[in-house]
Amino acid sequence: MRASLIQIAVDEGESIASRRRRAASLVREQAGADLVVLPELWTTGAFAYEDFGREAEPLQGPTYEAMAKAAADAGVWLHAGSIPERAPSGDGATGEGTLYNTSLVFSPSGELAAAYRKIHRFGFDKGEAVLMGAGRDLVTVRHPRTTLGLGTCYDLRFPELFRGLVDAGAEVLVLPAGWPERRRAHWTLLAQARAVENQAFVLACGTAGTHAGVPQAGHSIAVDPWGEVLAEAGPGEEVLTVDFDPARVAATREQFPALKDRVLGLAPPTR
Ligand SMILES: NC(=O)CCC(=O)C(=O)O
Repeated sequence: MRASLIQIAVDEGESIASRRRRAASLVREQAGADLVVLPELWTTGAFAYEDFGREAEPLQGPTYEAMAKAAADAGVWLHAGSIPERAPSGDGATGEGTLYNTSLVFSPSGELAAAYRKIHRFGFDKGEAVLMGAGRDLVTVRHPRTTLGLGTCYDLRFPELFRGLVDAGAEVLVLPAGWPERRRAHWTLLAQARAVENQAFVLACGTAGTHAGVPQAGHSIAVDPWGEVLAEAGPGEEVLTVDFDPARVAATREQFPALKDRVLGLAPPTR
């Protein structure tokens, strides 16, 4: 299985329309890949909080349209990263105009295969954490070669989410991100940890460039179920291509069956 991680640069000097055209063109260049992945919030930038409201799109907005067409043109499964989604009222959102950080996955015919609303919002008491609503649902995607489990950026710090995805059958954990350079060491460490503890592949696609004054880490990474780094990008814009065999997940879990030794429902300490 071949995956292409498009580590696009998100810089303030480029308009969203231009970046959307470039992203579509980069997706088209990946014809032949089994899976193409874009990063988190690559239209606005994950830290451009003041742009979220202005640039938010309905689910089937301009980014959806451009990515559905690019997936169909290239004939690839496309994880199109995430968009700032403006949710319609009455769909479970807390109020009119609630935003979500929503990932979109398209099949090679350009149909929407899955949408995932980021569960853990970043920023503590500001930024995404106050501007966007929290997703509630774990999402897996049945790909012809494997099962994908979806997370987004800050989700990487919450192992229980990925364990839930593994329990639902995920073998390849796909994580678009807008991770900052300042915490790059955490990015690499956590990507490897999620792979080792879940005996799963991790494909983590970040952004390059600088937006809202936050230099991005780049260094998109593909990790195998043993925790070995299969491929890692540099800091700038690049397409990271990696070949791997999803059957290694079952083989690793059989040869070193640690997941079978889980003990659930532990009693809390009594004092
Ligand atoms: N966009 C994000 O979720 C940023 C996460 C981050 O910077 C961190 O976890 O550190």
